[in-house]
Amino acid sequence: MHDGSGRIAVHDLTKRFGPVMAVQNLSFAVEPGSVTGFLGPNGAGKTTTLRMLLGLVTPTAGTATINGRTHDQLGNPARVVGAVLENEGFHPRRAARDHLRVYAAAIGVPDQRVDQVLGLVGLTPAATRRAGEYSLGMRQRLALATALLGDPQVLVLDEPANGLDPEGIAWLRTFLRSYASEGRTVLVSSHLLAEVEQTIDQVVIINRGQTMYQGRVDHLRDAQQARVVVRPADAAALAMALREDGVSDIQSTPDGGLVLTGATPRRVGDVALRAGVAIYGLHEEAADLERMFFQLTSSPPAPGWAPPPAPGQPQPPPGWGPPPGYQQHPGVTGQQGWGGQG
Ligand SMILES: Nc1ncnc2c1ncn2[C@@H]1O[C@H](COP(=O)(O)OP(=O)(O)OP(=O)(O)O)[C@@H](O)[C@H]1O
Repeated sequence: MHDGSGRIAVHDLTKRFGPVMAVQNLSFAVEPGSVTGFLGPNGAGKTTTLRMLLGLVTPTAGTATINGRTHDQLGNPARVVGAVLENEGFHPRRAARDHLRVYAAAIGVPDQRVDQVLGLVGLTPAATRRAGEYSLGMRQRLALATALLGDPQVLVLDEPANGLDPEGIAWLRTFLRSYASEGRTVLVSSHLLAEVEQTIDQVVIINRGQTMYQGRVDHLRDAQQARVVVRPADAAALAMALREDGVSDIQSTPDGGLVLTGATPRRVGDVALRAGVAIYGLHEEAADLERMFFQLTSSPPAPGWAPPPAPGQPQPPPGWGPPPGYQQHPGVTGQQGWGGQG
C-alpha cells in the first residue's frame, strides 16, 4: 500500500540516453497543498524527470516516487496521479466525450465521471465535437479532463500553458490553485518562469539535469537585492575605491561599467567624487525574478555577471542568496538550495 500522503519525492535520480546525461543525481520533494513549478531551460531534463515519475522511462539510477511508491507499485495509478504530457494524441475523428469514455472504462470509473470532468475543464458545450476539430487550447483542456478522470490526488502537467491564450492561462491558474487548496499536489513544468509565476507557490529550478534551487517563490523574491549599475570614466579606480569603502560585490561589465550590490547609488556617487572618478551614468535596477531565473539556469553564466564558483564551493550568482528560512526537505539528501553550474 502507498502512504496516501500525496508527496512526490525524487531522490538521486539519474537518466542517461547513450552519451547524453539527461538527468543527473536530481533530488527534490513536492508537498501536497501547493502548486509547485518545475522550471528549467529547454533540455534541462524536466520532461525526462516527469516521465520517470510516471513510469514511462526507466531511471538509470535513483528513484522517483509518489506516496512513497514508484509508479508501477501504485496499484491503480490513475486514481493516484493524473498527468498531462506534451504532444498528447487524440483520435481526430472521436468526439471528446467518447474519448473520455474509453479512458474511463480503462481505469474503471463510471461514465458519469466523464460529464463531471468535461464540466470541470469547461468543455461541456463541445463534448460531442470531434477532437480533430479542437483548437490547441481545447485539446489541452481535453488532456486535463483525461488526467482528472480518476479524481487523482496528484496532478502532473508538462508545459500546460503551451497553446493557451491569456484567458485560458488565467482559467488554468484558478483551476490549479483551487485543486491544490483541496490538499492535493500539483506539479507544473515550464521553461518560462513568467508563464507560471502567478500560479505557483513553490519552485524547483533545474539546469543540466541538476537541482539549482528548491523552495518558496516568495522567499526567492525576498532574497533578491537591487543592484546599482554605474558607468565610470575609470572602472578600475572606482572599483578599488568602492572596495576600500567596504563594497565587496562588484562585477565589471564588457562595456566598461560596474554592477554592484550592497550600496545605494548615492553612496557610489559619493565614493566616485572622493576618488575623483567621473561618472557618466548611475542607476539602480530593481530585483527581478526573471533575471534571477536566467542567472540560475544560464550556463555558462551571462558575461560580467556571475563569478565562477570557487573550486568545490558552489555559489549563487552575485546579488542573490539562499532565501531566508530556506530548508532542505527532510528525507531528501544530496541536494543544495544553490548548486554549481552543472
Ligand atoms: N529518448 C531520448 N533519447 C535521447 N536523448 C533524449 C531522449 N529524451 C530526452 N533526451 C535528451 O535529454 C535532455 C533532456 O531533455 P528533456 O526533454 O527532458 O528536457 P526538458 O527540460 O523537458 O526540455 P524542454 O523544455 O525543451 O521540453 C536533452 O538533451 C534531450 O535531447
